[in-house]
Amino acid sequence: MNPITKSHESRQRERLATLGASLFARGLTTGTSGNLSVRVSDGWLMTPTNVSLGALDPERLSKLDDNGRHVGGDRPTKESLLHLVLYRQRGDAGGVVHLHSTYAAAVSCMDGLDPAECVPPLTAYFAMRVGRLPLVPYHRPGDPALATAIHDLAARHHALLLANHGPIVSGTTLESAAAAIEELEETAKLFLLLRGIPTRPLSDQEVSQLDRGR
Ligand SMILES: O=C(O)[C@@H](O)C(=O)COP(=O)(O)O
Ligand SMILES: [Zn+2]
Repeated sequence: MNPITKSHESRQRERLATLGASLFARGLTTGTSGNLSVRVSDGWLMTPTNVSLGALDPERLSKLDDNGRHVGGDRPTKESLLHLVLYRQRGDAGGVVHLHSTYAAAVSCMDGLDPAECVPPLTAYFAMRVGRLPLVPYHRPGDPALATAIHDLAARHHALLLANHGPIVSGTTLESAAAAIEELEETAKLFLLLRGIPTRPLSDQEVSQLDRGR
């Protein structure tokens, strides 16, 4: 590996570990739940399975090559296929974040959600950062069928809510994926706070006038 590639990969390793520590410190992930990945020049770095995102060792992150084969570091997250589908379906994706953040996970367990838009566009920032949020039918974590289930949706949405599980979001960078999943969590909290209170989400026209930066 040439030194430029190596220093880029080293920076990506640091960014992944720093983000994990920040998410953990703020209670957005607990125990060993959640997983992160970032694109590097010759593949991806992913969090290993069964580790706390609060204590990631940059040197032990899992490395997958361009074909999705595990080529270095500890055994990758059981959701590696899910991450790979997001990267393959979204050509501009540079990072993916999956969490069991409390409010989004709570919404993912609710009955009677609209599967095409399970959290309405309550605020402009949600509409800009997250967009329309579909609900993916329940599959056990790590089940390859989950990757199949998101395949078509991922081409149209960078943020998905996995039923009875939690959100997964891709972004052009790791940091933009994190910003979007944090906004999703805050809006899931609003959605639950507003239950039973007459609420006016943004109209389609209001949403269409917004900038959709990722
Ligand atoms: O919910 C699960 O089991 C996974 O989706 C998860 O969040 C943690 O699994 P690993 O990344 O394999 O530790
Ligand atoms: Zn999970």
